[in-house]
Amino acid sequence: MSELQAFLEKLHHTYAAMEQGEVAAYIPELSKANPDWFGISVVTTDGQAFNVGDTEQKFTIQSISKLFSYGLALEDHGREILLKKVGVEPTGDPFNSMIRLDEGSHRPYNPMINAGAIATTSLLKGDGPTDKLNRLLKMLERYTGHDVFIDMPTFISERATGHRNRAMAHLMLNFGMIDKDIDAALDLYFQQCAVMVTCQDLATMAATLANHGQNPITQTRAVNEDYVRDILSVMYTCGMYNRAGEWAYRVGVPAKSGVSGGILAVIPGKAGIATFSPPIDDNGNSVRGLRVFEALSKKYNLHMFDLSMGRCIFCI
Ligand SMILES: NC(=O)CC[C@H](N)C(=O)O
Repeated sequence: MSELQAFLEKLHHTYAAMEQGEVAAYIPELSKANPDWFGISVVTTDGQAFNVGDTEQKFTIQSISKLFSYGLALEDHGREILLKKVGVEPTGDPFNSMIRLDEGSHRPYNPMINAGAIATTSLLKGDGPTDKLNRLLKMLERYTGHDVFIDMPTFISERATGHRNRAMAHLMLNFGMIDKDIDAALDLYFQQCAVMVTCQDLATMAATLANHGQNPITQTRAVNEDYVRDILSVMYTCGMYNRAGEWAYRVGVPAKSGVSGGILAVIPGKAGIATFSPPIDDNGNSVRGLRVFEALSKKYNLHMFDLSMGRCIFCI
């Protein structure tokens, strides 16, 4: 067994016993998740895969979808035009915060908070709602390397109860920050959040970004290479919401979390890493996931500003 596989198994064994955190319940369908589900996956840019635990369990991608739709919006509009519509400033606020929308600014702060993600999704090109959804799904399939599907119960559950997101869309419409067809934008946003993935998929998707936008297993290009650094920059500063600063300090790699319990991180040029465990903390980040990433970063010197690369298993 490789040293990495053995270390992943040790981490899995250690943190499986943790009992902190709660499974998200504000989207009713998410509350059905088993709090014991726990997986860790690593995919390297040369196509090796390491898995331990529930890495084939399907779950809805939720907020992790935001970074991929941001990539598609960059391809659709280019960096400078998109920047005029959605900023890249971290807020330090919760993912579902409305506070800064009420300042009457002309764009949401960043594409990783819900407001910015809804605005980003509303900008995706396509000939009507079906074409937009198909473009979004095809884009995600280039990252996963296989067909992806929407979990209808989760989509319907969030569409029926997502009043806060709906309120945000109305507030943004009021300030002229998004176009008037907000129901279509919200539907597409709820659909992208309800796409089913596994922990292995998330690691492959992260490895695709680590590999300059090309899937290291299928060799398919998922996103224009020019935009990978934009995606990674906003992940680094905004991907973990009001934990983004502490994450950058302790773990030191671009990452994104979702309320269903997934976290993915990109080690540029080297690997994608993902964890899946549904209990989350008050910031909406998976409790076991945070611990696993801290331990991995420490053991393999993954922090971007750690110059003592000696022990890094991903550095040949
Ligand atoms: N942080 C998340 O994963 C939130 C996504 C969820 N669909 C929402 O909009 O509330």
